[in-house]
Amino acid sequence: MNVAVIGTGYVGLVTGTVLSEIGHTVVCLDTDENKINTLIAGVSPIFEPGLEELLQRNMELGRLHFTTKTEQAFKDSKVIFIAVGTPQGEDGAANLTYLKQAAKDIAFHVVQDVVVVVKSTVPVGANDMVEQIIRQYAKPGLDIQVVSNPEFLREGHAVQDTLHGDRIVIGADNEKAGDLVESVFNPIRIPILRTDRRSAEMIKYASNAFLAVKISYINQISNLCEALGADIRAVSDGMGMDRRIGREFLNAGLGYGGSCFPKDTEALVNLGRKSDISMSIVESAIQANKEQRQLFVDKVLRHFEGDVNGKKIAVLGLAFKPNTDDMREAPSIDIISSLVAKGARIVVYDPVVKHTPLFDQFNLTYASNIDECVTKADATLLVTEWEEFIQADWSSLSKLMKSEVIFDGRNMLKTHEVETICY
Ligand SMILES: NC(=O)c1ccc[n+]([C@@H]2O[C@H](COP(=O)([O-])OP(=O)(O)OC[C@H]3O[C@@H](n4cnc5c(N)ncnc54)[C@H](O)[C@@H]3O)[C@@H](O)[C@H]2O)c1
Ligand SMILES: O=c1ccn([C@@H]2O[C@H](COP(=O)(O)OP(=O)(O)O[C@H]3O[C@H](CO)[C@@H](O)[C@H](O)[C@H]3O)[C@@H](O)[C@H]2O)c(=O)[nH]1
Repeated sequence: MNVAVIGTGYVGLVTGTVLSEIGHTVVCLDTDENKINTLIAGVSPIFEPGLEELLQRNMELGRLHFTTKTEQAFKDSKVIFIAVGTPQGEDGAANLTYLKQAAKDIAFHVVQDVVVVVKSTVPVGANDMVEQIIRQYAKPGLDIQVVSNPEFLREGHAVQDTLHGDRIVIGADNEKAGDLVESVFNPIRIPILRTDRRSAEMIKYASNAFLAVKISYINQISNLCEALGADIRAVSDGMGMDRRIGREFLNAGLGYGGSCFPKDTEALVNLGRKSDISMSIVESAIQANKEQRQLFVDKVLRHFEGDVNGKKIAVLGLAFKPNTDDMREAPSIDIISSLVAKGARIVVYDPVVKHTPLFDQFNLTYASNIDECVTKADATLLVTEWEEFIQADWSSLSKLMKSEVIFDGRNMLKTHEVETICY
């Protein structure tokens, strides 16, 4: 089937590439010329394991195309996916500027019947809005249906999740349109839930907020464990053995970051506020998540009796989680900015993030490997749990440090193997 995808970010690019892999002819559209030129050269603008190989293969097979030209993207398409950003806006509500523009682009340029699939994470009722915009501006007589198909992929596992995720949710108020979208995913063997549009939109926010609550809950339990001398890893394992709870998302640490949980929890709270429905559990999770980063900084400051001025602090990991280059809402940003404000000298190493405006903003020194980063450090902070850090030989590394002091922000190091002060 001929498919178009609007937006070549983490979601649009992975969706378009995987749809071409399962046999569809896909045109991906983006307004960002640099991104499109990079893609036309067969290079993925994002770090996502397995993506570039699939991209190049399907481009060579002539099934995957990239363009900035709207007419070209929509020509002959039977289905158009919208995967533009919905960043946090005022009062925490999702900013729908890009979504509205995508709806107008479709309305102004489509000349055939088409099903529009909203993959972006949007508040309940946004699919109705997309439909209204399209009805208002599209050529009369065209049959254009709008279907909600929220995305559940995780960065760093995006290709795997798209091919082997837990569920595909198709929210359609028009059955035929829902059937067509279901047929697009046909070769992928993932359970499909068919529902109405508003429920599909809510499933996405409710899922992300639930996971965020789970993380904040285990982080508060972790703080209590630390105060009372219990081991959070054993506690998470013990809780996780109960199948009703499950072990996933019980890793205590610096809390959640990234392009989704922070903004989606805020958007859900905003929806509650507008509907006069209390979302106090999610609000508490947001608050606890903010506090978690500060508690970590406080711990570092306490160690130095409040004075980090001139101290060399080695920061291992910048990305908000391993296997991604995404810096959006990364805990590293808050931690670094708090310590720099107190006069600390920060040296950072991340296996993938090599350029970020943070370097200039905070005058950071970038080390090219772990050894260089921790050498002569007054303290070392593990901020992102890259495998490279977990597998490192910490007893050798600690010999390079000025002070053998490690703050394990992810509870990932085997403390008994590290003969240092390990917080
Ligand atoms: N990143 C994730 O892991 C993830 C997972 C599930 C859902 N989501 C949701 O999917 C949506 C997209 O997220 P993302 O991380 O891929 O965003 P992103 O910011 O990485 O990419 C969005 C892309 O859309 C392009 N764009 C914006 N308006 C356009 C237009 N009118 N025409 C063509 N291109 C346009 C931008 O240039 C950009 O390249 C968001 O709603 C997000 O909440 C993201
Ligand atoms: O036990 C855990 C698990 C995760 N995290 C943190 O939670 C955040 C989110 O992690 P993860 O869910 O793996 O990454 P994302 O790529 O942000 O994916 C989430 O957000 C996406 C965007 O909506 C959804 O599609 C996914 O289903 C959802 O998992 C990261 O900062 C992690 O460090 C923890 O602190 N402890």
